[in-house]
Amino acid sequence: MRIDVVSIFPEYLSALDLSLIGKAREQGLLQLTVTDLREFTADRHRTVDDTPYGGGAGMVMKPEPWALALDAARTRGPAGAGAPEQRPVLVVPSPAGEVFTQATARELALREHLVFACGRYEGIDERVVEWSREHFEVRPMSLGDYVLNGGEVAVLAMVEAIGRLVPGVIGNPESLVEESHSDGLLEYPVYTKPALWRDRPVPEVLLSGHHGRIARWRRDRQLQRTAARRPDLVAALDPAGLDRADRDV
Ligand SMILES: Nc1cc(-c2ccc3ccn(Cc4ccc(CN5CCCC5)cc4)c3c2)n[nH]1
Repeated sequence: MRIDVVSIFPEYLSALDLSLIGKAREQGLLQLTVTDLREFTADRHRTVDDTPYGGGAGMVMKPEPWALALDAARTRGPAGAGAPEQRPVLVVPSPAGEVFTQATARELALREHLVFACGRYEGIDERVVEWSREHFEVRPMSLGDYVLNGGEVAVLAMVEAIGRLVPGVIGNPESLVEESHSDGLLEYPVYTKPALWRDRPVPEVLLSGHHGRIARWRRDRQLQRTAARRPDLVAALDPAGLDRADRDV
């Protein structure tokens, strides 16, 4: 998978050089580039913003540098010789986007080429989104219902959530199976040594070695946690995915 990120703060994305994503890049599982939008300006001051038409506070990002930067990212794409060129996905972080979920991460982890446009100021001139539809599948994307100062933090989160689903990136794919949201529920609590810590024991069942009971206990904890913290997820559950014992929790 190829990932291209465009930002006026490329150093913000240096966290992607570290840990699992960094190793995946070294192993060639992910080709990730970060480009400074200012490389695509033509004036002496490398101007990327201007005042908003219609008035209002703040500044808006000019369209031309973005069009040049996105075209460069697109044509840098993974089109190998004769490879069927899927249209790249252009993810545009925005408070007004669809909400990014684990399902979105799973969907985007299957794509060949992702381009992320990190806006700043009050956002990017809307005509860039419209212009981009000719060559990209454009996806305005929100991390959640709160306002950040720009797209970089959202891109760090999305690249991590997507990257870890790319085969080979996570050493043990087993750990992807039972994690939160993989089955529509929150995850169960985890424990490790010591068995007694500051007068607090580990739940007895986890020391029993009885795998059936342990699985049941974990599933019960998932259902209780989800009901307590995320009633919205319970409402969205597919009843067919619940067994009789689930209904007794
Ligand atoms: N999930 C999530 C994503 C973001 C996010 C993503 C990209 C950018 C680029 C700039 N900003 C700051 C920012 C500040 C104020 C407004 C609201 N203004 C009101 C009138 C016009 C706009 C919008 C945008 C971002 C924020 N925030 N939260």
